Amino acid sequence: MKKSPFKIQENVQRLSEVCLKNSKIDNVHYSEYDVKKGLRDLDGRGVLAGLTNISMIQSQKMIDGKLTACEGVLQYRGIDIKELVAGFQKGQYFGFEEITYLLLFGELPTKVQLKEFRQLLADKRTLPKNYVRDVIMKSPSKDIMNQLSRSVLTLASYDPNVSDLSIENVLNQSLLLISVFPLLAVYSYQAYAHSKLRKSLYIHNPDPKLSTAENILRLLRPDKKFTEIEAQILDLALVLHMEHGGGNNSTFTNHVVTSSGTDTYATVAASLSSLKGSKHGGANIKVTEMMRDIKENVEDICDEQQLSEYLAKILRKEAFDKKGLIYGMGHAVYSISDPRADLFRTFVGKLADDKGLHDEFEFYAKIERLAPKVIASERNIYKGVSANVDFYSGFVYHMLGLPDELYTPIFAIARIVGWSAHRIEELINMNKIIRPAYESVLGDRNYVEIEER
Ligand SMILES: CC(=O)SCCNC(=O)CCNC(=O)[C@H](O)C(C)(C)COP(=O)(O)OP(=O)(O)OC[C@H]1O[C@@H](n2cnc3c(N)ncnc32)[C@H](O)[C@@H]1OP(=O)(O)O
Ligand SMILES: O=C([O-])CC(=O)C(=O)O
Repeated sequence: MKKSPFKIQENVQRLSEVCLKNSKIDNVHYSEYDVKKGLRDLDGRGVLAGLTNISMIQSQKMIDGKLTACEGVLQYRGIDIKELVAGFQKGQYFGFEEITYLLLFGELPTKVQLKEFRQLLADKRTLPKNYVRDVIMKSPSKDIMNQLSRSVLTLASYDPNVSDLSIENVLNQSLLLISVFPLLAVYSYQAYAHSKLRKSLYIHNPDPKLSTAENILRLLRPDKKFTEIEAQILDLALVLHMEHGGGNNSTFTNHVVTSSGTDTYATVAASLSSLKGSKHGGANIKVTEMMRDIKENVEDICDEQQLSEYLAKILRKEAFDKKGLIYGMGHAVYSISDPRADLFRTFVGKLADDKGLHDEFEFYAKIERLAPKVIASERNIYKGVSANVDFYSGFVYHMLGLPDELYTPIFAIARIVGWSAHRIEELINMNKIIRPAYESVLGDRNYVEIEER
């Protein structure tokens, strides 16, 4: 029988030990050369790598001449995210399209501009002929993030201007990708559910009159039906995930890759690959899995002592995925609070009550309260830990009946807007390849001829 190339052979196992031995760098060198691990200062602040007009994240304030931790603030194009959300909720319309306009063009649209822009996105929400049959239906997989990358890279081969880096062309490509991401993600899920879960296959067309959030639900549901409140909550989730500065891992990837002069499709595929990581956008599905695991393994989930002990086991790599992380907790910038988690929490509570899932909400709230204390007792925390945007997002998607496989792709459907705005900002302003330094700490070695090794 033919051997699977994915099986780890014994010699690969042995060679991996050689990798481990020869690739290890003594920790002392990092302080000796003042290397900013993770491009972070010793106090955890990111190394300044660029300037942006797109968003602002604040987690510290100057009080009496001293930088002091404060409640997290997030502004899109200078406007507080809380005000933006209150604005479209008061106006009773969907926010994703309006905020896409704001993030890409730097100003809020008038009613006429918004109407035209919605139409532009609807016109672009279409895939090349036979694309679903020839690309999406081929080798379906549970990993919809990889399927998204593949679909984006294949779209490049249909674009006659793939490598044109003019702002007009890059904007056009970005708008196309923003429009079709819901189709690529949901159709990829449908293909997977049909071929691997033996479900019926539904490939509904989007409705040009509907918003992005409404279309996602329409494409997903066999009967294309959804309620107003379901679409509003999904829309809010999209808005909260759209943008988070130039330094988050997937957007920084976007800057790095853009700076090499590559095309929009390759850049977006790179950002998708970053986002799926479980310390970044992939955390939302990990939170759901972790919560299930806690319920299965803690005898009495109302007992806070038992919960804290289990959380400590997770941190000690003795439980759950043995990675030592409590997902949905902590952030590279925020300390006291992530404003997106705060916004989410208020709506999640109401939705949970409506869906009869109040106990589940209480369970989340309890973990949210206990985890920071357990993390602080097991790790060196200098700036505080709180729930991040992804702590509640999986629970929300679960209440909306979205399949687990689409949790991180929903993040991508939103974040492609931020990536696009940053790619355009990089192209307009930088024109310099990103190329930091790595100091070699090995020293010289003599070449030894093969007979003498
Ligand atoms: C959309 C987003 O990307 S939001 C983030 C989503 N990711 C998660 O929810 C995964 C869980 N959280 C984490 O892994 C981290 O909090 C990160 C990756 C988000 C940020 O990590 P850092 O920037 O290193 O955070 P910070 O500097 O505050 O961490 C201090 C220490 O606490 C640890 N820590 C922070 N959060 C957690 C956590 N949730 N679980 C376990 N340990 C944690 C860090 O690993 C670090 O330990 P070390 O000193 O041994 O290196
Ligand atoms: O800013 C970060 O490092 C991660 C984050 O919250 C995001 O990308 O939304």
